Amino acid sequence: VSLAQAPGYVQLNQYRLLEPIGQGSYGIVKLAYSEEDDTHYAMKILSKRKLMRRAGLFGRAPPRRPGPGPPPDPLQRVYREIAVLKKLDHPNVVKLVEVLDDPAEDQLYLVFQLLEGGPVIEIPTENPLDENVAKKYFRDALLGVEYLHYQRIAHRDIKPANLLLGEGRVQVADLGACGELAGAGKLSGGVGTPAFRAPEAFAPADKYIGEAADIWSLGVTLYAMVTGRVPWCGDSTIELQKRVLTEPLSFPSKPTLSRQLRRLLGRMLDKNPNTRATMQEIKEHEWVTD
Ligand SMILES: COc1ccc(C(=O)/C=C\Nc2cc(OC)c(C(=O)O)cc2Cl)cc1
Repeated sequence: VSLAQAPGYVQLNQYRLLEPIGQGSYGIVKLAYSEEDDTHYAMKILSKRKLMRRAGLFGRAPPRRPGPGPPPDPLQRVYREIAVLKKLDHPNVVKLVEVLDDPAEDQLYLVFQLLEGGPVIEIPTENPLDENVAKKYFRDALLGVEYLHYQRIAHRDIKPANLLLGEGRVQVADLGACGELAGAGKLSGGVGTPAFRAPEAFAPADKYIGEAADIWSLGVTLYAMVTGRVPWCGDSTIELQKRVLTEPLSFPSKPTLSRQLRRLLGRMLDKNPNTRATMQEIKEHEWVTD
């Protein structure tokens, strides 16, 4: 006798939640199938309680720092991410389809268009991307980041895991750490992933220019795509910070990178944000254009 099995899956409105496809400090992303339109989506699942806990004890937000930048409370940051995502529309930025937010529930669901190829590369890897493939993906990511900067938004967590492949093009994902560049574009707070963080963005007290920090992260991301690893690493954030701030950029003997690519990486990974390559310079660079 086969007992009538209660469905082993979760159904949320028209979405049937399937296997996890992404995981991070933010929470989890599951594949979701919508019977309504016979289409798969990427469902990002967040816990409001977990986000509030990250806001400090008893959900008390840390004292608000003067000036722009995201509200300190991660839960408010998620609602801001949603508000920002809803107004964005660019072929190289992930598309938020809808938000399922039942005030009585702890879970918050962000429904995104599924980018079936997933992250452009998983690092570390022995099989990095060929320069020409990396160039196509880099151009897409560049257009997505340029669009964000045009909208006065700094992404602040650019890394390969947040460059997703769908319909043969790359889309920039995860605006969970983004900062509004209101005013002089000064941001603060040590957000993002340390190995991809700009030297000037380590010291939480100092203000830094969001756009220049994104260019640095994009440089580390390009380096990772073509070498399979990050340029500086460390067992602790402190050790990593020391290396990022003091160790010169170096390239592995294998794979051999073209001179033009090494020059571009040298310009993007300039430790001084004031002399670092700008978006315009990168768009006109010989490696990007030819
Ligand atoms: C192997 O096939 C795969 C196909 C798709 C995926 C995937 O989508 C993973 C993460 N997705 C996302 C993450 C986000 O933040 C962290 C955001 C955001 O908040 O903007 C949006 C999306 Cl879509 C993974 C593997």
